[in-house]
Amino acid sequence: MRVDVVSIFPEYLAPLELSLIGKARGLGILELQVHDLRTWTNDVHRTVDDTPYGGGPGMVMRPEPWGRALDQVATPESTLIVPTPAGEPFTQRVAHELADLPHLIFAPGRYEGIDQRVLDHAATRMNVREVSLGDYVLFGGEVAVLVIVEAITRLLPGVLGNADSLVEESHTGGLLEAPMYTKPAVWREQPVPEILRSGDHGRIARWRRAQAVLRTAERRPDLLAAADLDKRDLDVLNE
Ligand SMILES: N#Cc1c(-c2ccc3ccn(Cc4cccnc4)c3c2)n[nH]c1N
Repeated sequence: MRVDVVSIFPEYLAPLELSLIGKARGLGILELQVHDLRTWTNDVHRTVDDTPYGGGPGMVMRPEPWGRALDQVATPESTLIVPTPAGEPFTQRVAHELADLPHLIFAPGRYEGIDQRVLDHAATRMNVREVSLGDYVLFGGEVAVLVIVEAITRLLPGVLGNADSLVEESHTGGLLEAPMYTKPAVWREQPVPEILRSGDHGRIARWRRAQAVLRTAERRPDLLAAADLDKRDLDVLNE
């Protein structure tokens, strides 16, 4: 997978060099390049924003630099990802969809956002997806790019040493993950649930599933409707 990020704060994306994302890049699983939007300005002040038509507070990002940037970076197999408070919710399902694509271009805006014509023109030549991290407002889209790139990179084959990690984690199969424990067996007079030390893998799997169902029902009942619950799960909920 190739990822290009165009931002007026390229240094904000430095964490993408670290840890597993850095490993994925080192293994050639992920190609990533960050670009400074001001590269595509053509005035002495390297202007990227202007006042909004129709009035209102703040500034809007001008279309010309973005248009020139996308002219250079985009290919016929690109998908443009635009973080915005007005976007579709970014979920694990969306992460899986994006992880299957060959080339993502991220356009994290600042100010009050990017001139809509940039997205509309891009949509004439590539897929465009406007996504939101959640129902709160950030200063700009760079934080969202960090989150989205990490969520996608974890899903790329070869990045997580143990692919089983993806099977049991939260939001896989639509449920939150069960509580996790490690040594010591007792910590501050709190024991690890006995079943997890029983060695009975079938009972352990059933206990974890039950915990996941109960935790999801308690914290995220909205997820239950879409979860693939079986009769045992329903019995757990009705206990
Ligand atoms: N993804 C995502 C987001 C953003 C977000 C993403 C990009 C930009 C570009 C500018 N702003 C500030 C801004 C302020 C007010 C109105 N519109 C935009 C952004 C906020 N906020 N919250 C999310 N979940």
